[in-house]
Amino acid sequence: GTVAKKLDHYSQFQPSSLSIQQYLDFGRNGNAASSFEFLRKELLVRLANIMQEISLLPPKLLATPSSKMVSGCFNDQLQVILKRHAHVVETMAEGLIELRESDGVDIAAERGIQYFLDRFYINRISIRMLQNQHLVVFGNVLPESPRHVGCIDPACDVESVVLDAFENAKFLCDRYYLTSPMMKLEMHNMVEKGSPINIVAVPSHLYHIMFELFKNAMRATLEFHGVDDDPPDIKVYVVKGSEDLSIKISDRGGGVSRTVLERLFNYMYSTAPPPPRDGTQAPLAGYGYGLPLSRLYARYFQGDLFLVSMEGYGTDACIYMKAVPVEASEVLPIYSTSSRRLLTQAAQVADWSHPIPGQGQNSRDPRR
Ligand SMILES: N#Cc1c[nH]c2ncccc12
Repeated sequence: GTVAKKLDHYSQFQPSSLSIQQYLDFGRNGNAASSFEFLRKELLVRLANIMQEISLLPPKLLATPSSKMVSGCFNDQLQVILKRHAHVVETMAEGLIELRESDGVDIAAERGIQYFLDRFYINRISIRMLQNQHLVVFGNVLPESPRHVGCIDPACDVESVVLDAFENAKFLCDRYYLTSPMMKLEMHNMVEKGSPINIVAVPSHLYHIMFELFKNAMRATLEFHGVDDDPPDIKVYVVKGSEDLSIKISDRGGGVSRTVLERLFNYMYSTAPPPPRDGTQAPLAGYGYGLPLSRLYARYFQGDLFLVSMEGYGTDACIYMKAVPVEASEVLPIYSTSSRRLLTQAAQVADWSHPIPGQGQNSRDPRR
């Protein structure tokens, strides 16, 4: 139908990646008409690029009721461009739970789903960024502060965002555990020595990341250390370099093994049923997508998020962001032959040895 034709047409264009500096300049000097002119085409291009990939998902996932709802939403979204879909993340999570409970997925399908969802959600972050910028700069949505240009703070004070996220995570932690670890914060501005650390950033994105990491660090610390005597501090280092703004959150929460760590970022493993709203659910418990989505917020403007864990001791969570705004350009999925190939590839033949099930890692099997 017409939607299929629109999809084919708009998915032939590559999404235009804007730097945070371009968002800033346009927010200061642009006008509503040219913004909407750009928006109406770019939203369709970004939607069409990711929608084409939906059809390449494993048929079992596409057959789940929730996934049908999401692709149905997208058809509406193509026709009513600025219509919001506030529940796409949860609805997609439902689809994965339905799939996991129905037939389960093989490794190739799971890799394809992980690849697709990282692209799907960063695409959604970018569409909401475009929509919010237009609505705040040219519409009637108020900015968080008079200094902000849309949802961008040209001089985001990193320490205040870190403190804000810590205080809110501490509030939840105190309410559930009746105690919480202290934070030891060090700020190192290696570019403007001795000055506060400011960068051009979207404060709500940085806050989302820090809040998630603090909740996990506090929960690990109290679950491992107990709540009776003082829990070990959470140490936070913020360093502004000439290229990167780096933040490290170090806890003594007992850490996790590499296999567990990998699952924390896996949508299939980390999709938990929505928590009961009866207050019994530990408020710090990850509701599933906290870490994978936080990593996408970090990656969206060319940053990243890593967890380095030492099982039995503790975990370092490291966030990197671009300190130079012209280098902080959007990372956007492009529908292409390579994305199609990766989504449709069958299980690969092993090109590395793997342990024989039920055998010790080092025992040599005489039959081989
Ligand atoms: N994010 C995060 C974490 C920060 N500390 C952690 N300890 C165990 C598992 C996850 C984490």
